[in-house]
Amino acid sequence: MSASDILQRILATKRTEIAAGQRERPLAQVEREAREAPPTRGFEQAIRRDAALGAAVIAEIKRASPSAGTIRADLDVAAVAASYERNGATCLSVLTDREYFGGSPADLRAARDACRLPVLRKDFVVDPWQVYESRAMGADCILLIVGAAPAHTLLELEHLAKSLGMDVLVESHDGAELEVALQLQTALVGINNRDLRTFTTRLETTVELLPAIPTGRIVVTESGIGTPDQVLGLKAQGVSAYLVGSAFMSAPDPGAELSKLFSGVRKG
Ligand SMILES: O=P(O)(O)OC[C@@H](O)[C@@H](O)c1c[nH]c2ccccc12
Repeated sequence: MSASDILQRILATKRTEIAAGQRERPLAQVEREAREAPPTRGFEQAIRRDAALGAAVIAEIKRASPSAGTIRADLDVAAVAASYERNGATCLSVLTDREYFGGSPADLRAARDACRLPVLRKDFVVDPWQVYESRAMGADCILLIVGAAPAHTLLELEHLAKSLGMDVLVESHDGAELEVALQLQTALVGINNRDLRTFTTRLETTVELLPAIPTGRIVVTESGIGTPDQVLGLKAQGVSAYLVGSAFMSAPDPGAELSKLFSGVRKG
């Protein structure tokens, strides 16, 4: 699949999925389900705590991706979630997009049921219906991608997520997107090192944008992190929160890989 139009293709698919979802479960229904869901687990708070201790790690559960293809075919979501927790993950990120990432809401539920960690719903959230749906499936935090929706929509979705007790991770990839991201209230500011237009991954993306991020916000570096040296390098630049997927999921033992990658920047 060509990278240039991947985000637009995903968003077009999402629109169709949302329309179908709304026919199946009208807004009033997901709204009720969201309000009946078990309480949230404090995603941002957990990140804040572990970042202060050296490094907060958001460990991702992902079967496949448009850039990598199949990453792990034989995935036992519950086992990996529990193993991430035992090996010191701060939070989980679970891909729920089926078409492009092979995930599902069932994956998020299985992961969350298998541990006590707060869980990020990793998907392309562009509509209020999906925010209720996220909480209904148990999400503690949602991802909002600046490139996926206009600023006013992001602000509306953030407000709704917060009103349901969820936290928000806002994702940007360059200076212009970061400016929009900083219009949101959330402290969790993700920098995606992967350019969704070209699939090129440069860890320097995070380092270059760091000076533009005010203190008080927590920078989450996302994508392409795969070696202890890379973690040490980012840490030396002042980064204390990391979102890692492929490096864990493609390892024989994802939890053990987490320990290996982060032992140099964490106590205990
Ligand atoms: O597998 P990696 O390179 O460690 O990357 C994880 C995560 O950053 C990546 O999955 C991601 C970042 N932003 C996204 C938006 C949608 C889907 C996926 C993503």
